[in-house]
Amino acid sequence: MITVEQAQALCLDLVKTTPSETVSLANAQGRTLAEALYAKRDQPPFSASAMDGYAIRHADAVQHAVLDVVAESAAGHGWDGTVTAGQAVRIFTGAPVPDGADCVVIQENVTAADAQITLSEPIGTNMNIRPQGADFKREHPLDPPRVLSSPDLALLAAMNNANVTVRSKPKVALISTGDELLMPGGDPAPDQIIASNVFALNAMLRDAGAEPSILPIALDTPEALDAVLKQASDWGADIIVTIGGASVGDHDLVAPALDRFGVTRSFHKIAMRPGKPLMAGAKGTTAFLGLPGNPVSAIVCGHLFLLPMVRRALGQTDVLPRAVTARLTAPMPEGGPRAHYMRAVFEEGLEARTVTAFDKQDSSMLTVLSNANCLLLRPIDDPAKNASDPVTIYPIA
Ligand SMILES: Nc1nc2c(c(=O)[nH]1)N[C@H]1C(S)=C(S)[C@@H](COP(=O)(O)OP(=O)(O)OC[C@H]3O[C@@H](n4cnc5c(N)ncnc54)[C@H](O)[C@@H]3O)O[C@H]1N2
Ligand code: MOO
Repeated sequence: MITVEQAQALCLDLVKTTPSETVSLANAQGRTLAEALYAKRDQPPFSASAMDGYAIRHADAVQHAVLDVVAESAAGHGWDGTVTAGQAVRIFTGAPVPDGADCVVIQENVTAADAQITLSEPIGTNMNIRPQGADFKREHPLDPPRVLSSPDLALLAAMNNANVTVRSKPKVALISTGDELLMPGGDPAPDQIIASNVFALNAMLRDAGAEPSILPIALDTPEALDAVLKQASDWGADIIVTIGGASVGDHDLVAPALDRFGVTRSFHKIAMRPGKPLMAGAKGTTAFLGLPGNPVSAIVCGHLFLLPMVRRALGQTDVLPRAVTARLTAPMPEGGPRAHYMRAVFEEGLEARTVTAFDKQDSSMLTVLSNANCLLLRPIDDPAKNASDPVTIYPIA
């Protein structure tokens, strides 16, 4: 069986970068930049006052000096004269600092009367001026493949860009398979199971910037599987994900269905728990990922393989789950022949980040996964560990 790392590399190879599209800034949050954008002007575009007060010449900034107030500069209403010796201009935060002035005294530090001010307090060293271009200069770039954060959107707006060119959202079809399944809210027979996995995967995909679609459940017949695979393909899916039917049982029909559909298999089965029966392949530009049916297996494989595929489709470079180190709170026995991604809770302590694995690690148990905030990796044949030994964890939201 291949390793998780080998399988991740093979999965990424199956994915094509999506085309770009232009969206307005108001709709660009979390999208991945496809083309660089540049500042169309300096910010601030002029030397601006950082405070409400009086713009003066620094040479006049002497305590007890008396200066004539000759004009006013407000935000959006600058004054185009020049401040000369002995003069002051009433100025407000964000307003252009007039020529000749190189210092703003804050109004709390002056006494104003009869169009004159007296500098009543000692003059500090702060000029209270934001120089032109102090934040960014014209042509300042924002480069792809950046995932646009909310501050990025404000920055792009300040750079005077109304639209951005981003990667179109990869379309991901989610297909649950199995005669036992029905959708939540239905009226299950005693031997039925509610299809749950797609709801986690759907949410994870949306957060990652994909456009998921939950397709109808496919019954355990070749015809039903063929029909829903065709439906996914007709929808234009970039990635088709099946859930369940991946193992070796008589009703595990996904691998033959993918073969019939013309999918070239990249791998089937990996040295991992949970997730051993994972499979992947491609047909033309469409990638296929066959997830195991056990809910925890499907969701863990979603984090380790499906989300990286989505990020790759979006043109991102840093696509694998973020690994960090934590210290065990309790000893652990030696690991086994498959890499084990244990459900665990990490805490950020003052001294160190610590992690505690749950006792129950059954891949059917959603309550455990729901209480976990990370996966704790035990690599293949990992030696036994003591409390406080460092381990690799993958935070999951
Ligand atoms: N003889 C062997 N049996 C099994 C092996 C093996 O190597 N040899 N592997 C085991 C492992 S590991 C896993 S994981 C499971 C997964 O197999 P499948 O992908 O074929 O999954 P199913 O049999 O279809 O379902 C397993 C389990 O999960 C439930 N399920 C399926 N889909 C959903 C869904 N969308 N939402 C919620 N629950 C779902 C299903 O009802 C089953 O209970 O195989 C082991 N067996
Ligand atoms: O590998 Mo399976 O995913 O443990 O239950």
